[in-house]
Amino acid sequence: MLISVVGADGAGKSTLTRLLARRLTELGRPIERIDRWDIVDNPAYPATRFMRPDVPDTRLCVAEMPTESRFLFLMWSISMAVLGKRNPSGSATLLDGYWMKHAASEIVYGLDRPWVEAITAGLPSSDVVLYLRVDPEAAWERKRDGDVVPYECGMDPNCGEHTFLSHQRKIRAELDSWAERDGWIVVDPHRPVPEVLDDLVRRAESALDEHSVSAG
Ligand SMILES: Cc1cn([C@H]2C[C@H](O)[C@@H](COP(=O)(O)OP(=O)(O)O)O2)c(=O)[nH]c1=O
Repeated sequence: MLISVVGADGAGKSTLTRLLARRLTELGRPIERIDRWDIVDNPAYPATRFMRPDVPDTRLCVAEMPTESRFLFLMWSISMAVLGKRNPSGSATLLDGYWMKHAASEIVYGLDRPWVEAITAGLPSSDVVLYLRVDPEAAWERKRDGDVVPYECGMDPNCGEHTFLSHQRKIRAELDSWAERDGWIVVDPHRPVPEVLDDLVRRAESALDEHSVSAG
């Protein structure tokens, strides 16, 4: 059972998936949160033992890759995090950073949409996708004090507001079209964190219930 959380940069994916995994576990519904960097220096992923810290530098290297290679690396690393774990716990998986955000980014960076969509279509399907549909302006306010990187701003080395907003608007338009096509659950992330969290918990619990009914 795979629950994926998606949203443009600054939507709150990392913050909220951490809180959501903790809350679901407290409610007796253990779920394993995964993000793509879990594959680094982690014995649970023997096939990625060639990857070494440091992760921040790896992120910079990834941003420098040619677009096609970067896209493939991101699809590989995220799918590896989901699929490649030795002795998986058997509990549901909560994916922080569904690959479709990167698919959207790389289309904005110029990749051919049918090629991108063909590759993502071959990755595991999510049972439910929770889409934190953030306004670019709100994301900028959250991130402006030092949390913005050129990759999020159309590669503007100065990480300016204008380039962030225009790049993020394009990413959101891509995500919106997939949300509509694939029935993602749209969650408003502009509310106070406890309120957004309650909403996510409710959505995740009902997905878990539905899954256990259909599996049982
Ligand atoms: C969830 C949330 C995060 N933040 C902050 C925490 C981080 O500094 C920043 C981005 O959050 P983060 O969870 O890292 O977002 P994502 O993983 O989607 O890129 O925003 C808020 O200011 N308000 C919020 O409601």
